[in-house]
Amino acid sequence: MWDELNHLRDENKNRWIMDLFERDGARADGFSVETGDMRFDYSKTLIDDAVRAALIELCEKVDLSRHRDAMFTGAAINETEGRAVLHTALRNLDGGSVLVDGQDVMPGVLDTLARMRSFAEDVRKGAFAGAGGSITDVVNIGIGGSDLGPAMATLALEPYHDGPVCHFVSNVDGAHVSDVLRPLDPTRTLVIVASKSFTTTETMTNARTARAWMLDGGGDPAGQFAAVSTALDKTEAFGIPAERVFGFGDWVGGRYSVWGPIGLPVILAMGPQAFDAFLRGGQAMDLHFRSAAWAENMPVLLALTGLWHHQICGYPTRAVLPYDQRLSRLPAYFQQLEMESNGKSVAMSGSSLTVPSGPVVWGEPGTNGQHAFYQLIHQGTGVVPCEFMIAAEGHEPDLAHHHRLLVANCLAQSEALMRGRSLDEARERMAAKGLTGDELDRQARHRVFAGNRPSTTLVYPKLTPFVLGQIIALYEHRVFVEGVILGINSFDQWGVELGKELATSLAPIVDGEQSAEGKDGSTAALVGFVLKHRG
Ligand SMILES: O=P(O)(O)OC[C@H]1O[C@H](O)[C@H](O)[C@@H](O)[C@@H]1O
Repeated sequence: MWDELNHLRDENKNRWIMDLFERDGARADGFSVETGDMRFDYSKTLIDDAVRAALIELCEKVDLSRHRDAMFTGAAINETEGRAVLHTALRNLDGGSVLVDGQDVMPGVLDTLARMRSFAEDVRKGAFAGAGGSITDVVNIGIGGSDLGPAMATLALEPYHDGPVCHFVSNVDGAHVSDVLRPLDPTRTLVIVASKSFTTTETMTNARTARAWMLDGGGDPAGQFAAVSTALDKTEAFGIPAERVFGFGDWVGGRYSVWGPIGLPVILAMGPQAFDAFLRGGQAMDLHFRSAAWAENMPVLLALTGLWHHQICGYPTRAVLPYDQRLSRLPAYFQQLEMESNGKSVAMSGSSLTVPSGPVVWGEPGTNGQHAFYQLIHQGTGVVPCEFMIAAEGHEPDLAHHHRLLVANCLAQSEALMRGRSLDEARERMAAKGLTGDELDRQARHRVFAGNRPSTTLVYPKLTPFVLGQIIALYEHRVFVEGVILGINSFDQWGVELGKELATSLAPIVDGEQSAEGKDGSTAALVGFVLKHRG
């Protein structure tokens, strides 16, 4: 299946991206795609017509449309857990019924959304209050998919906040819960315990700590706690009244769950209207993904570009570089989305993968990264495909000059990566500074940029709730397409289990209640050091 692409890679080994632009004056448009109000440009890569055709052929070979339709229509495509994958139903605001095992899930989805809206309105206008008055702060306690989505989205949409301030506690490190709770008023804080399973150790430990804090401080945990979970028996056992429990189906994966009640902090912070716009952005991307031909399909082209760079060209990582300070948690969100979904060695069939699994995803917002790790991106020996993102305008009209600089920097980086600087150009510069002979040569060599380094750019008008919805759904579908082509189940996460089990068995040893006998020498010695040195 990969032979043709490997052949094209080898054949084009000495090609220059810049030459592709010289040969084809329409390349920028020919290798960009627009949907709604976003443009995805993948022209600054070595993908040409032949490579694109071979990549699209992959979609046909794996029968991508059948897989896509199976997901949207509620088939149990998460085969290792025997579940449907229907986060898209959470944003299916006017798309009709969606059946799981013959049952339409949409009435339940819309009912929960209506309850979220009305709870959010009550909190926002003070009709729902704590022991000491209206709610000023919300603390979301959750981890992984029950944290990253709402934490990323509330930060991203800060200009739309007109509700209580949202805080996030995820780490079991007591420093986290302690630092977040300390400045808050326990009588005017709403705590959301967000856990799909309602068994996650970190979340339950933090939830109990927050409950004790609230009780100590004169708050009312029975009245000021809400829960988001699929395990309604467990939320009840924790003492959270049913009217403040927001459930969702097991057909929503944790890392795909921000669209439903896990998004409660988002709707509390910015209100139902803005949250609706976020959902509609996701839905717009769904419609595009379901209807556009592969060659014009944004998630598909993003996925194929990723496969080309990682599985074919062998670049081990992928940098996500939003030139948008409010998207500073987006790389972390994409790390879970992509690495937990496609970081697998075994195909759905149980056989070993014959190509690499998904890449390492990492990143930071620009321009900050430029002053830190871009050195390696430009001059390191390895190639890091970069995914730039930038808005046409910011949210600060009186600081428009900042935004113009931001745009210039973003575009400059992708241009620099592609263009590079030759030894001759570097030598000219050094000669202009008066250097000669060996010293000119030596100094020039340090100033060479290899160039021909690939990047893509996603550009959107402004980071609105609708646009954020589009971006998140774009990446979700990209991960899905990559997973289908790799033959992976993108919706399970067995790789997190072993560590959890061992942590459970180590807890009594670290408590000093059990001996470390039977543990390997390193682990036993590390426990010994901890026991000896703690107060
Ligand atoms: O929402 P929860 O059930 O508490 O799970 C929280 C997280 O922990 C798990 O270990 C998984 O790796 C994540 O996919 C999940 O989002």
